[in-house]
Order: sequence, then structure tokens, then C-alpha cells
Amino acid sequence: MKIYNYTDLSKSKIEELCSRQIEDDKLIEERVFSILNLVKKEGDQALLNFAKTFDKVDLGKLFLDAAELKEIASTIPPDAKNAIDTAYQNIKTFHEAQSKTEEKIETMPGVVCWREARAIEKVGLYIPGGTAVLPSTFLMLATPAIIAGCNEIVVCSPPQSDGKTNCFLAYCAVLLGIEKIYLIGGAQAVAAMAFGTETVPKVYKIFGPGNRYVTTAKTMVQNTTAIDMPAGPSEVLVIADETAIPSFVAADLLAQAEHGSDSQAILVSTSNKIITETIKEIENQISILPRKDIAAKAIANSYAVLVNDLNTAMAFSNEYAPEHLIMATDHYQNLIPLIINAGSVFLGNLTPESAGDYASGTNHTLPTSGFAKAYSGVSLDAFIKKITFQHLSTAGLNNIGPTVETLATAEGLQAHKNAITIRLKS
Ligand SMILES: NC(=O)c1ccc[n+]([C@@H]2O[C@H](COP(=O)([O-])OP(=O)(O)OC[C@H]3O[C@@H](n4cnc5c(N)ncnc54)[C@H](O)[C@@H]3O)[C@@H](O)[C@H]2O)c1
Ligand SMILES: N[C@H](CO)Cc1c[nH]c[nH+]1
Ligand SMILES: [Zn+2]
Repeated sequence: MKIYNYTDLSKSKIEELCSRQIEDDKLIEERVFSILNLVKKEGDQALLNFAKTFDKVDLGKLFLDAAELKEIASTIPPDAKNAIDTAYQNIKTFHEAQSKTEEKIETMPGVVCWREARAIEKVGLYIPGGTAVLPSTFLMLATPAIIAGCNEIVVCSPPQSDGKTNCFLAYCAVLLGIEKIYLIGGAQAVAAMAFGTETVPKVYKIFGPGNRYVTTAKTMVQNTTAIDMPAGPSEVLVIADETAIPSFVAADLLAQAEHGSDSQAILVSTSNKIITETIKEIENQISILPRKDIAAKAIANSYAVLVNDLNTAMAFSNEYAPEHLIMATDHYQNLIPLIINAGSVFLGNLTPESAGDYASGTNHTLPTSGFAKAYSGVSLDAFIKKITFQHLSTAGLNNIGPTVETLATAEGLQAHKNAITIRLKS
């Protein structure tokens, strides 16, 4: 892991460090473009061919039905079942609390405006399953979709080599009442949900994280289908002062590094000692990880920055806009107002990011690649549209009428003016 001293960094170097651009981005775009076109043209046949090419499996059919899911789910070990149940309850509790009814507002006497929420009717959820199958993502996406009241929930996840899915994902489906999992991964899953095929229904909005193929595909289908946000390779930025515990910081950095070799794990610290000890700890802890090769590549692409004070650390973090921000300091309270750009924040030395990945209740589907500057993570709101309503009484029409007539005249739109005038005269 490279170490930089903040005072030596030029503005352009900071921009480079905060950019997540990867050399082969163009190549990925070309591949994804051709996958999208093939699915659009050939439908199910393209999906079956891609399963053979990318997932190395000959699928008899493109989905598992409720009976098949129930049978696979029955093999789940009891401790995993209990853990999924607990995580689900916390996620449900947190997301249910996000449901709010807005007040009706009288902007002028007799002019009443308000908003009402309606669920997006058809949504598509992508559950990653390339290097690791993520049942936790199933909970994170389906729970708010169900609370919102979405009536068609299409779920796609890559098939295992036996053409099925694992017992954890199947158990989540049973728990959530989802009756089908489409065995489709990568950009082709996004294409199937965006365009529809003979078997896969077309949806109005696609949700979910994934690798660069998935994220690029989501970005490319946006003229057909809405998406939650670009939620690509995982990343974490840890701000650590002298109160941080290097072994904890190293564990948190490695937790995101093991997601993929293109993940980023950034350390920003006011203490040289903490940086050196954390790097030593990373070397100790990485050796026992089953995914050490993946984690090592991610760590090699990551870096540490030595800063003079916590204010500078906050400024760097806001420029980087991390998916996850860990405040590894006892002094986090005063820093909270300085956090401007981050997907999800973990406060203090006892709050590991994996708590949010699985079970605290917050959503782990979060913006990456700096998109935390403009996007929120998935929440109940993401599955809802807010429709505005207004009603004018006679007094309301009299009160607002002259204003509308004058503005319509200023814009040269006579018919707009007439729609008021005809009512005022009646
Ligand atoms: N930002 C978030 O909220 C968040 C949450 C969870 C996971 N993640 C990220 O999701 C990602 C999951 O990635 P993954 O790969 O394990 O699973 P994935 O399900 O995203 O991707 C697997 C699919 O990628 C496709 N693919 C693989 N190689 C390909 C190639 N050469 N050409 C075309 N398609 C190809 C295949 O179709 C395969 O089924 C990780 O990067 C992880 O960090 C992000
Ligand atoms: N850290 C991931 C989001 O970037 C979410 C996740 C799922 N499982 C483990 N982690
Ligand atoms: Zn994670």
C-alpha cells in the first residue's frame, strides 16, 4: 500500500487519487454494449448462451420456481437461518420507519398542494453471485421493495455450476415470499430486465450492485429503464487518528478489499504510527484469508494518506466521496457535520463496516466511484414515486388566477392564460 503525505499532493494528484478510472473501462463498455444488443435481438437464447460462456453452465430453464426454491431452502443450516432472520428483522424495522405521509399545504387561501407516494409497479433486483453469492443483498433490495408495495419483483442472480442457486439465497426467497429466481448474471441480467425477453419480464427500474459489467450495463440502459444508482466495486475510506486501533482498521480495510481486486480500501490518518502499524496488521491478517489473492490485489491498488489534522482528513474524504466511511476515532461526534459526501458512515472504533453490510438495518446497496457526491444509497424512497396533487376552490382560483394569466402572457402562451380566464368568467 502506497503512502502519501497530504502536504506533498498537488490538486491534480488529489484528483487522480480520488478518480476510480481503470485502464480497461473502454473495453468493458464495448463488451457490455454487445451483450445488451444480443439480449435485445435474441432474448432467452442469448441468456442461455451467456450462461454457458460466463457461468460455465448449461441451463435447462432460466429460473427456479417456488417449489424448487423451497426444496433448496430446506437444506439451510439452522445458525444461518437464524442469522438471516435477525438481519431481515433489523432491515425491515429500519426501512419501515422511512415511510412518511406528507402534510397537505395551503400555499394561498383555497390553493391546496400535497404529495402522495405510489410504489413503482415493476422492479428488477440484481443479486451478485460471481465471486461470492450475496444473500444479504437479496434482503437489502427485496425488503424495501415489499414494504413499498411493488407488485412485480423480478430477481436475477448468476447460476451456480449445477444450474441452481445456494440454500441461503433460496431461503431468503422463501422468507420474502419471492416465488422465482431467474438464473441470469452480469450485463445480460440487466439487459433482460431492461428490455424483457420471452421469459423475463421487463421492469420499470433496476436495482442492485454488481461488478463493472453489471454497473456499466445499468448505466447504459438508462434511456429505457430507471436505475437505483451506479453501485459498483466496493470501497471504504477509513479516517483514523491516534485513538484508532490498527488491528481493527486493518480488518475493516481487508473486509472491503476481499470483495474484488478492483475494490479500494483507503486509509487517511493524522498519525504516521497508525498508518505503519495498520499496514503491518494488514500483512498479518491477510495471510489467513481464503480470498487473500483478491484482497492483496485490491490493497495493492489502494493507498494511505498522512494528513496534519482531522479537518484535512474530512476534506479529502469529501473529495473522494466513499461508498463507506469509517470514523476510526473517539472524536467522531464533532466531525459528523463535516461529512458531506459518503454512502454510509460507521462511527467510532466499535462500529465495523460489516455490521452495515449484513445486519444493523441500514442498506448496503450504496453509490461507488464518487457517485456519493450526488446519489443516496437504496432506501424505501428508491422504490416509490411521489405524485403531486393540487386542488383550487373558487377562492383559490380567484387568488391564483391573475398571477397565472400574467405569467402565461409573459411567456406568450395564450392557451395557458385562457384555461384560467374561461374559469374566472364562468
Ligand atoms: N456498491 C455496492 O453497494 C455493492 C454491494 C455489494 C457488492 N458490490 C460489488 O459487487 C461486485 C460483485 O461482483 P461479482 O463479479 O462477484 O458478481 P456479479 O454477480 O456482479 O458478476 C458476475 C457476472 O459477471 C459476468 N462476467 C464475468 N466476467 C465477465 C466477462 N469477462 N465478460 C462479460 N461478463 C462477465 C458474468 O455474467 C457473471 O455471471 C463486487 O465488485 C462487489 O464489490 C457492491
Ligand atoms: N460491502 C458490500 C457493499 O459494498 C456489501 C456486502 C455484502 N456482503 C458483504 N458485503
Ligand atoms: Zn462487504
